[in-house]
Amino acid sequence: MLALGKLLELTLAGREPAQKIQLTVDGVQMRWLSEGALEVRPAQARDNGADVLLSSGIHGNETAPIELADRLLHGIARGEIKPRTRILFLFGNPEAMRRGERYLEQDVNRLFNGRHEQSIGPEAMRAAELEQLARTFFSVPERSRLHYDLHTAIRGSKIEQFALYPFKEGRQHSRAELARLRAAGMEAVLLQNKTSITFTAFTYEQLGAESFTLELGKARPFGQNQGVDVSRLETRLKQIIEGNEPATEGLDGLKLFSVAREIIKHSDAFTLHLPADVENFSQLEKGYLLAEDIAKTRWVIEEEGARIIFPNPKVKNGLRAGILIVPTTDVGLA
Ligand SMILES: O=C(O)CCC(=O)N[C@@H](CCC(=O)O)C(=O)O
Ligand SMILES: [Zn+2]
Repeated sequence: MLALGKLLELTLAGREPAQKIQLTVDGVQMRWLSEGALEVRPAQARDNGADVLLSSGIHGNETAPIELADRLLHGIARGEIKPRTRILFLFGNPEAMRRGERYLEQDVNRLFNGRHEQSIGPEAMRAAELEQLARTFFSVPERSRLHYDLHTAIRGSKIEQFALYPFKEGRQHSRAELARLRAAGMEAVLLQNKTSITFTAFTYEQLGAESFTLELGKARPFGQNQGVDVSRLETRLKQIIEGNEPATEGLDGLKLFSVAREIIKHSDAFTLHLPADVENFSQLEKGYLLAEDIAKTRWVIEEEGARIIFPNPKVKNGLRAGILIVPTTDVGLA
């Protein structure tokens, strides 16, 4: 296998490859751009005009997505996967990956869309670099742009695999992309209704990509991801990359949710009234006191059919400590 196919090994060892560009037997160019960043470019005659950004390791302890990206890269480097798309592989937070931690000082996924400029430290610098790498990759006109940012969650979930679809004023969510996600094994999609500071929010809002955060199961250390079944996603990704994706029709039971409220932690007095092992998508009854914070702030459930995802009272003050979601319909999709 070509040495650049071992991007994960290089990244975990903190090594820079001696040779930055390599060609597979089929003339696919692999180019190392920076730590944890590698571009794959098919021979011009085979290029189908699609650009695909696959990021993982934005949170260093979410290893199933990193292993998935590693398998795809190995397949390309061995000539077993024959890409027709340009692909940018990004490992988001290499130092956190080496330490097996979500982040070092700051959550990288809260530093996009300008936030890194108001901050210092390794993660702010990395977010700026990731934005630049994505901006350059998605700068070629008249090509389709797709970004999947692959994650696993801190806790178990009543709905195992789901996607979060960013929001931009005046832009409609795409039914075709949702059908593609359904075919890739996603059971639910959360349609966001305001702008955000995540990586996919950046590529969606500023670079015109179709962008999704994909949650694939529960976060576990490297080598312990047998319980995370990414087979349908992996098959679909290979098909997207090889340009032989079967036509997808309909949403086929895909559950759609919208954001009712983001629970923001304002102070150290923030208390979340949920058991530590509560699962994502747990239902909350109307009238339930979900959280309390400084100045007698109370978060009481008012919505019919409300569910909670990503509850986390340990986030830094000012950040999202959970999302209250409600079921929605496909009305409004493009
Ligand atoms: O399990 C959790 O609480 C967090 C899992 C995770 O990392 N999710 C992403 C979602 C990003 C988005 O909102 O698009 C995150 O919190 O960064
Ligand atoms: Zn994550």
